[in-house]
Amino acid sequence: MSDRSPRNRAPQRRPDRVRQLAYRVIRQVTSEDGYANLVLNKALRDQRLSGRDAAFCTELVHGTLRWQGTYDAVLARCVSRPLADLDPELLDLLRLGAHQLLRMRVDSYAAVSEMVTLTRAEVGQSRSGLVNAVLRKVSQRSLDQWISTIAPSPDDDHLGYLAIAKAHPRWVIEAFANALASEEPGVLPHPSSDASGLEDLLDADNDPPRVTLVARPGLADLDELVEAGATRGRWSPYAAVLQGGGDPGRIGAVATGRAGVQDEGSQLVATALAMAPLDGSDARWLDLCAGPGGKSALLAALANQRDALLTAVEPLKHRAELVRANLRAIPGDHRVLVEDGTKPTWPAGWYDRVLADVPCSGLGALRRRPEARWRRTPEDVVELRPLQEALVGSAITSVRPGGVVAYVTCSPHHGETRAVVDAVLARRGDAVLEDARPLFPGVPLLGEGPDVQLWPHLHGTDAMYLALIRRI
Ligand SMILES: C[S@@+](CC[C@H](N)C(=O)[O-])C[C@H]1O[C@@H](n2cnc3c(N)ncnc32)[C@H](O)[C@@H]1O
Repeated sequence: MSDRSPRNRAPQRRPDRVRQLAYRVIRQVTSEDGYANLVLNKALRDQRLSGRDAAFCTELVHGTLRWQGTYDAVLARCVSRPLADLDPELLDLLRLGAHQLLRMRVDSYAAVSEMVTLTRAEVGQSRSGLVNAVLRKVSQRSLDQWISTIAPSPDDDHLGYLAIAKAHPRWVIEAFANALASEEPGVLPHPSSDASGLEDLLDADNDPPRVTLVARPGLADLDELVEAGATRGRWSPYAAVLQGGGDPGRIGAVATGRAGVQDEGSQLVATALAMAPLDGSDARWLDLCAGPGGKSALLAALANQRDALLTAVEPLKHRAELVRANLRAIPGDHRVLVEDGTKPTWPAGWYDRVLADVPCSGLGALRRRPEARWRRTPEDVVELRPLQEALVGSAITSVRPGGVVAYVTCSPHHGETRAVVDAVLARRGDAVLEDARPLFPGVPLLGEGPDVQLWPHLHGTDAMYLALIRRI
C-alpha cells in the first residue's frame, strides 16, 4: 500500500501562469461587469506578459467570453444539475476549459489536466473532480459534433441553429437579419439560406478586428504610418491597418496624438459629415455626444483645415477628460463642454454641422467587445430610444437652416437607427433626410439609401449607421 501521508505525497503542481491570469480576468469581467479589453490589458501590463504568452492569454479570455453561450449549451449537457446552480467561479473554469478543448488546438489531456490544477488552486481540491469529469465529457466530441447534437436543425429553426453554431443570442441574430433583409428587398427576414450575408456577418463578429489607425489630417500623413509598418486602409483616406497587431503606442504619430486608433467605419462617418455639401457659413461644428473623443479629434482636425471650430459636448466628466486628451494635439481653439446634449446652452441654429453619435447598444462593435453580446438585452434598445430621439431632436434644433446633422450609431438594430430618425422627422417639419451614399466615395454595397449601414462582413468595419439630415 502506498504511503499517502502529507510528507510523502507528491508536491502539488502549480497552475500555469497564463491560464491563471486568463481565469482571473474572466472572473473580473463576469463578476464585476468589467470590459474584457480594459481588464485584460491592465492584467497583461501588471504581470508583464508579452509576446506568445500575451497572445495565448488574449485568446483564452476573448474566445471564452465570445463563445460563452455555445459553451454553456455544451456544458448543460455534461453537468447533471442546472448551470445556474453552479458556483460562478466553477462555471467560468468550465467555460475556459471548454474553449481550449473546442476551439483551440490545445491537446485534450493537457487542457483537462491544466484546468484541474487551476481549479485546485483557485477554488479548492473538492471541486477539481467535477471539473475533471465534465471536461472529459466535453472532450469526447468536436465543436461541430456538439453543434449537431445540441443545436436545432437549420431547416427547422435557422436562427436557433445559428445562435449555437455562431455564438450569438437569438434576439441579436433576429435584429441583424431584419437589418440585412431591409437592405436587400426580396430577401426574407428569417432566411434559411445565407443570401442575406447573415452567416458571414456572424462569422465576422467572431473574428477579432485588426488594429486600425487614423492619420489625423494636417497632423500626420499615411506615409508616416506605412513607414512604421502599417498598410493603407481600404476606404477612409486617413486609415492605416497595423498588420499583426502590436502596440500602436510605439508609433511616434500615435504617441503624440497626431494619429490615433480608430475603426475605419468611425472614420468614414465622421468624414461623411465633414464632406456634406453646405451653402453659406461653415465655421461652427458641434459633436453632441463626444466621449471618448475619437470622432471629435478627426472632426477637429478637418475643421481646422477650413478655419472652423469644433465644440464637443459630453455629460460625463471622466469621458469629457478623454475628449480633451484626444483634442490636445489638434491645433485650434476647440471647446469641450461637460453638459447634457438634450439641454442645449447655445442658441438654436448656432451650428453649421452637427454630429449626433448617440449612446446605443453597441451591437455593431461585437468584434471588439467579446463579452458585450451576452450582456446586452432587447430592453436596452427600448430604454435607449427616448434619449436617442431627444439627442437627434436637439441636434436638429442646434443646426441652422441649410446645415446638416449626421445621426450615427454603432449598431445596425432598426430600433436605434431608422426607427429613431423616422420618428423624429415625422414629428417635425423642419428637417429632411438626404442621400448619404455620395459621402462614402468608393465604398461599395451601400444599399438603397438614403441612409448608410456599414457592415463587418462587407466593409471590414464596425456596423456603423449614418443618416444625413438637413435642416430646412
Ligand atoms: C457612442 S458614444 C460617442 C462616441 C464618440 N463620438 C467617439 O467617437 O469617441 C456616446 C456618448 O454619448 C454620451 N452621452 C450620454 N448621454 C448623453 C447626453 N444626454 N448628451 C450628450 N452625450 C451623452 C455618452 O456618455 C457617450 O460618451
